[in-house]
Amino acid sequence: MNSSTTNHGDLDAVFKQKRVLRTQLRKTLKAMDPSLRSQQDNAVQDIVLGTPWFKSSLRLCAYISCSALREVDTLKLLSHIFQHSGGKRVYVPRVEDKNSHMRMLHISRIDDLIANSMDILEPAPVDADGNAREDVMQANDPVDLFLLPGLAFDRSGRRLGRGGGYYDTFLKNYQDHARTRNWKQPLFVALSYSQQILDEGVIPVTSSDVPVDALVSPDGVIPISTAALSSFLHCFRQQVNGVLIVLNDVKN
Ligand SMILES: Nc1nc2c(c(=O)[nH]1)N(C=O)[C@@H](CNc1ccc(C(=O)N[C@@H](CCC(=O)O)C(=O)O)cc1)CN2
Ligand SMILES: Nc1ncnc2c1ncn2[C@@H]1O[C@H](COP(=O)(O)OP(=O)(O)OP(=O)(O)O)[C@@H](O)[C@H]1O
Repeated sequence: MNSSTTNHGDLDAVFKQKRVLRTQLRKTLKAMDPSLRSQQDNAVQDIVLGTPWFKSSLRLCAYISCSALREVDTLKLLSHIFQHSGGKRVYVPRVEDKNSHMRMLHISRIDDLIANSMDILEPAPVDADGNAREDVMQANDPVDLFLLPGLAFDRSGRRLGRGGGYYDTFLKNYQDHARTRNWKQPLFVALSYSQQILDEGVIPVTSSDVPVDALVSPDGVIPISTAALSSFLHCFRQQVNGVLIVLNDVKN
């Protein structure tokens, strides 16, 4: 899916295009009407709550939305998990250093979070009792769902992040980790305002960019990979027994 960029000149050009696009998206997000934004926040989170992959997920990694960055809110989702879904384990990002190194640590309540130097809420490495929080890379069981932030996305699964490379590095490591343990690969789902879904071909990518399996916007779910579609098909099958549904344009 990613066009493979080999020489330095090409790479520099792609990073420059990404910077230009980021500036454009930041402007678009700043210009959004706050009440429309909050409607979209609620719509996206309600849709996520109803998806088969969210309902069935046992362990998930989610970002903690930052309103200054105009990210789709995740706090309603997280509160929902902590109040109603006792069974789910949640891991959230903690930036460790500037070398694109981030860990995902277990939290069990919103109060486990404190603001970092970038004003993003994140967990301290140890909990209130002084015990080290579980790092998802040390967990005995697989994460089934990642809820991802980003500045822009497209329908073929391209994702433009904030330029730190934190998520691409982490997601690639987690895929390798799951492969080594013969675990099912997790589903990568990005949360997006309508304005952040761009036409195909506009988002430049390198071979390090990890594609997403699905997008959730206020208009609904956009499944991209067969993995993202199959859980929906499973639900369909239970409802429309015997009717064959042929879906085109689904990418692996
Ligand atoms: N909520 C959230 N948490 C996250 C991320 C994220 O994108 N969102 N990250 C994902 O990597 C990591 C942190 N990386 C970050 C990278 C840049 C900025 C940031 O403030 N960017 C400013 C511009 C800074 C600049 O001048 O270059 C911006 O985008 O407006 C924040 C977090 C881990 N935690
Ligand atoms: N001109 C360049 N040449 C080589 N590497 C670069 C260049 N510009 C940025 N990088 C590196 O590429 C990485 C960022 O890549 P990318 O633009 O794909 O991040 P992103 O996908 O927006 O961020 P994230 O994955 O955290 O959401 C960073 O580690 C950065 O240091």
